[in-house]
Amino acid sequence: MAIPPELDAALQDFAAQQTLLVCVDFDGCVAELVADAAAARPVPVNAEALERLAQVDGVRLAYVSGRPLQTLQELASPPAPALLFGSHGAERWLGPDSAGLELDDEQAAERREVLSTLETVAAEHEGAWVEHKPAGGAIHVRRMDDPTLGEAVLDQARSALALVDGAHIKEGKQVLEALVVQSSKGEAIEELRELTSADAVFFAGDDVTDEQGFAVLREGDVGLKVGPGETRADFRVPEPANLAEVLHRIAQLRDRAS
Ligand SMILES: O=P(O)(O)OC[C@H]1O[C@H](O[C@H]2O[C@H](CO)[C@@H](O)[C@H](O)[C@H]2O)[C@H](O)[C@@H](O)[C@@H]1O
Repeated sequence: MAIPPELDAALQDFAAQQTLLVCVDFDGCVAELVADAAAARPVPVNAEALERLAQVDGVRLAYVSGRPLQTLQELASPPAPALLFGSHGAERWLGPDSAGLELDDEQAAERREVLSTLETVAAEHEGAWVEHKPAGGAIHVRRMDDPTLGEAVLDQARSALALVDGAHIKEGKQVLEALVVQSSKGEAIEELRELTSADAVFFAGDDVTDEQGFAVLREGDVGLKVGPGETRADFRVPEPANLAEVLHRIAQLRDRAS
């Protein structure tokens, strides 16, 4: 894929800023979507591009993902200097002193109710399964044979979760999540922007919850939607492997400037 001229111009302006924050989503963006969620891994060209970018002066790298933090660390193998937000912003690793997520008693009870609600729905449908997360849970239907029935299962889960106090719903691709901590990728990106004193932010994502990340981008930032679907991002690439080309271009522009 040749980088379109409009995107390249935006990348040139972006790379000319002093301190850059490059944020990426994991599933469907750095990694291809797969039926077995535990088997997701970065597309090799993306892993290579992220490692390169992590070494560039003045560039801070961050994952902003819906995955639990520990799962993100295991599956994504982020470059060592990367900052990490997991669970859609509810969990963070911003250095060795980062506090882990702690639920209060009320949230812990709400999480148990979220999980039992989702398990009850999943148990009725072959192929549906529940991912347990530190801040809640997600019901997955990608392994179901009939995608239409899968969407109906997500509707059923949505209705059931509406009765659970404290459940914050996150929509996704063949998944529905409920977290008992209020958080968003937009809030995570804003926290990262401040922490890193970034002059400009790049964010790439593919999913519904990534739109909250695109929503906080400002003039001079670059938002990149990976794959099809409506988006607020100004730019798009067709598939995860194309992200590497954009990341390499940022690294190349910085190399030239130094
Ligand atoms: O914010 P992300 O890093 O993109 O995480 C969003 C959710 O991704 C995972 O589910 C999605 O990817 C799975 C593996 O490819 C796929 O099987 C599933 O259908 C997708 O919805 C993950 O399991 C969730 O926990 C994340 O919140």
